[in-house]
Amino acid sequence: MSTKPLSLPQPPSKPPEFGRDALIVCESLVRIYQSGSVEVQALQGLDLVVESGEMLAVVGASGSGKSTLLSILAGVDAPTAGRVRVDRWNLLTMSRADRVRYRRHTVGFVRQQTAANLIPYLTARQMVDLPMTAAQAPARARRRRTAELLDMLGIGDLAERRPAQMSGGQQMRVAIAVALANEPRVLLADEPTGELDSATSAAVFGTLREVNRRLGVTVVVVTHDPAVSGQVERTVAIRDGRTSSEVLRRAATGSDGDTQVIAEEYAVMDRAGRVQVPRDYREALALTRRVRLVLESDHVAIRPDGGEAG
Ligand SMILES: Nc1ncnc2c1ncn2[C@@H]1O[C@H](COP(=O)(O)OP(=O)(O)OP(=O)(O)O)[C@@H](O)[C@H]1O
Repeated sequence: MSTKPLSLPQPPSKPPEFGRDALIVCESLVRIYQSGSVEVQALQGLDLVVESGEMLAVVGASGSGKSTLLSILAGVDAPTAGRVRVDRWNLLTMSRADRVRYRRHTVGFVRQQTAANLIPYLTARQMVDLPMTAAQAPARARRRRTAELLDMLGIGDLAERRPAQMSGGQQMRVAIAVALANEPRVLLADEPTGELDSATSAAVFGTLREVNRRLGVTVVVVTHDPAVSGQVERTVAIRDGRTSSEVLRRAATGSDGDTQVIAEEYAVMDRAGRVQVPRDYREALALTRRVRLVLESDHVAIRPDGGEAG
C-alpha cells in the first residue's frame, strides 16, 4: 500500500440517506423465483436511484432481470428482500389497498407485449377512459383528458377504433395514453418498441421523450435497442441482477460551433463498495483473483498482485 502522506477530503460525519431526494430508490433489491426445486435469483442486490423528471433507459442481456425490476416498480410483483421506494410509497410494506392506489395514481405501466396492454373490444377512447373511471374522475374531466392525450400522442383521429383496426405503433401509442390517463408521476415501459420496425420504433420512442419533456413524467424504459438507449441522457446496464454500468450523455459545443453528444461510461459501485472491473481491463493487466488497491488523494488505483505499489 502507498505510504505517502495524503490529505484526503474529510467524509461527512453522517452520510446522507441513500437516494433521499430521488423519486425512485432501489437498495440491495433481491427477487428470487422458486419454480419447483429450482431457485432463480432474478435480482441479486440491485441499487438504482432515479431523479424526478429523468428519462432513463435500462439495458441488459436477456434474463438479466430488467422485466423483474420493472414489474416490482409497477407494483405487480414484490421483491424478496431489499428496499424500494417510489415517491412516498415503500413497496415492500404497503398494504393491499395502498398497492391499488399506487398502481392507479403513481405509476403507469406499458407491458412488453403490445396486445397485453389493450382490450380487443374497446375503442381507443374507451380504453383511455377506463382507468379514470376506476379512479372515479368526473365525466367531463375524463373526456377532456382523453382527447388531450390522444392528440398529444398523435392518434386523435383514431379515438373510435379498436385495436385490430390499428397498426402496432398506433396500438403502442394507445397503451401509452392509457398508462398516462391518471397523471402518474412515473411511466414504466417494458420493451415498448420490441415488436415494431425501426422507423415506427423511433417514432414511438420520440413520443416517450415528448411525454417526459412536456408532461414532466419520469420515464423508465427497458430496451434491447441501442438506437433507442443512445437517445436518452442516462442508460443503466443490468448484468446478473445488478446494475453494472451507466452511460451518461450530454451535449457539448466544440470549437467549430458544432454541437455533439458526448457519452461517458461509468462503472457502478454498489452500497457495499463493490465495483465490476470490465473484462477487457482485467485481461489487459492480467488482473486475477487478488489485486492491490491504492488510495490516492483523488482516485483509487487497482494494481495486479505483485505490481509496484504507490
Ligand atoms: N415468474 C418467474 N418464475 C421463475 N423464473 C422467472 C420468472 N420471471 C422471471 N424469471 C427468471 O428470472 C430471470 C430474470 O428474468 P427477467 O424477465 O427479469 O429478465 P429480462 O432481463 O427482462 O429478460 P428479457 O430481456 O428476455 O425480457 C430469468 O432467469 C428468468 O428466467
